[in-house]
Amino acid sequence: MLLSEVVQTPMYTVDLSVLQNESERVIERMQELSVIEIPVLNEGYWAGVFRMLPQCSSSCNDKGIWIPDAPCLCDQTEISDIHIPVGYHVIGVVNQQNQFVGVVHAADLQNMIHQMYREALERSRQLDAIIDHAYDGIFIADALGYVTRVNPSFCRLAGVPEESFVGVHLTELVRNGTFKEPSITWKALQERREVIGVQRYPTGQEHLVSAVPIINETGKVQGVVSTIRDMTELSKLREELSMVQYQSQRFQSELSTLRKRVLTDEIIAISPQMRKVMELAGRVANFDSTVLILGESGVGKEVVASFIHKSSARSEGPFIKINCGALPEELLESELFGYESGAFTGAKKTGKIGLFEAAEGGVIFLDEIGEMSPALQVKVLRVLQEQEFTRVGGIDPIQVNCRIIAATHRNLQERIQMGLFREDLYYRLYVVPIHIPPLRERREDIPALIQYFLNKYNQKYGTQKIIHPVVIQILQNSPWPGNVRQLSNLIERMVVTIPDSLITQNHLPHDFLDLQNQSAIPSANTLKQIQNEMHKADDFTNCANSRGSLNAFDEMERDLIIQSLLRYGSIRKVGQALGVSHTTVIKKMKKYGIERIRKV
Ligand SMILES: Nc1ncnc2c1ncn2[C@@H]1O[C@H](COP(=O)(O)OP(=O)(O)OP(=O)(O)O)[C@@H](O)[C@H]1O
Repeated sequence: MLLSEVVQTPMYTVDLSVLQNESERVIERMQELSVIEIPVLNEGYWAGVFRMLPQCSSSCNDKGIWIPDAPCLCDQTEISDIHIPVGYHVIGVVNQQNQFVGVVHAADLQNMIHQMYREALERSRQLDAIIDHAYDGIFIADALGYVTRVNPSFCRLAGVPEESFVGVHLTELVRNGTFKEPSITWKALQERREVIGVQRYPTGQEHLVSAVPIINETGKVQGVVSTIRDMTELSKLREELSMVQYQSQRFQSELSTLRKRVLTDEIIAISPQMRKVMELAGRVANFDSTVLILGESGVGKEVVASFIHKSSARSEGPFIKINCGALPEELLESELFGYESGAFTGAKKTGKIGLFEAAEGGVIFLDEIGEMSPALQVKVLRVLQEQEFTRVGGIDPIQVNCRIIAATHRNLQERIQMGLFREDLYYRLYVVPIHIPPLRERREDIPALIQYFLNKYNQKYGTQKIIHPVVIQILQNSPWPGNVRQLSNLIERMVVTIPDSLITQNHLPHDFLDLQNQSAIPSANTLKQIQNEMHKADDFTNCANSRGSLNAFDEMERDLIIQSLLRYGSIRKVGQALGVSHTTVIKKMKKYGIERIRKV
């Protein structure tokens, strides 16, 4: 604070000539005002102080003393810089042109300085507390480059005690090896500007330093205050942040993939069980691990396998599906691994690449792996372990980069017990198992599946069928041994066979209702047998790439032939029962691949 801010107009001033000629009158006036010192001016300039003597009385002749060299201060003086002159009550104040502007009383000045001192002390205590408790390191150097203060955080970060810094010159800290060059604080001092940089230590530690020079109002650098933060912690935080960002991006993309798939109605997953399956499938999609999908026939194993492929980094690569249970061993081997020219009679001259090679960069889906022969299992195991195989009739190993997803409706552990499945292959496949529960255990999915298939087949056949809620209720309570595939087939069949727009309870096919009541089926074993046969037929036709052309009528016809064959045992009897010639039965069996099944 400047003196000009506290200067007062005196109650009384006297001109030097008046004092010299009329001192009696001056004394009287001073007595009236009860002041013992007054400023004496000479034509407006400070001339000194006239002081009334203590023993002064009306009888006394020598009543006062003029002190020409009494103290006088410039009004631009900082109050905190003033040394109060002893023995004076009144101190004159002049401006920079030396003209008198007023007075300050010594006692007021003293109080003011005390007050300022107390405030400064309090501020200094607060500042000490801030500096000492700051999380960041603080390092202060004076204008000459000597360290004046460091806080405990700085000593902790540097691993060096306070004594090693305070009083030491910044250049010395570099010379004695405490800092590695350059000293950021020294740079800020020399360049008179804020410098942010990394201060390195011989220990390998690195601190991020922000050094700010303190420049006063006259433009003079008074020192440098540097704040220090440990880079190792920063790097850790940065790593954590990028990890969190990465995870959040991954979750976002997983979520959007899942949403896309589920919301585009390609996969219905309403039940908690099916949602769990899809979540797991989405998660494993990002890793190249082997996946084994387990579940009854028709639950959606292929759907999930294809979802994993589409959601993975291999989505641009091929998705090759092969049903291992639908082909005889030799055929399956040459399909999977390919063959060299002349490998066997009937082989192409040029040889043929196998599905493993065709799946390069993508995914191979080995459906019904439980049906694969032990000899082929060895070859698949080699692919899993060494990512290589040899073609049939070949000797050179071929490297392959494809992800394997396998599926089965079998209990593989039981098959291991029976000696039909290799335990080592089982454990190689069982890296990430995904169990898809049968439809009867996740009935919440049924209404949505019905709607999905209804839309799908309405679109396919250009119809606008709707289903009565009672039918939905009946279907929701059905056992669905054939799972989602059976439901899909039933909806397709009803869409194409029922002439009315509204599908009611009365439209439900008899065989479906029979299956419901289990009355049409002589025993549970026979039912299973029929289903197995139907399933095999599916596999065969699928393999022969004809499944796509099967419509609901075809399915019905095929089922009828299979059931009749099981019931009557011979083609002739089937022909008689169905009222067609036995050659028609043979033709139909050929069409649906039933002939092959009987041979298997
Ligand atoms: N959650 C689902 N949402 C929509 N359609 C589904 C769903 N699950 C299965 N499907 C449909 O049901 C049919 C059978 O599914 P999929 O072929 O994937 O079963 P699977 O378990 O692989 O059968 P299999 O063991 O006989 O090979 C397919 O038409 C498929 O599109």
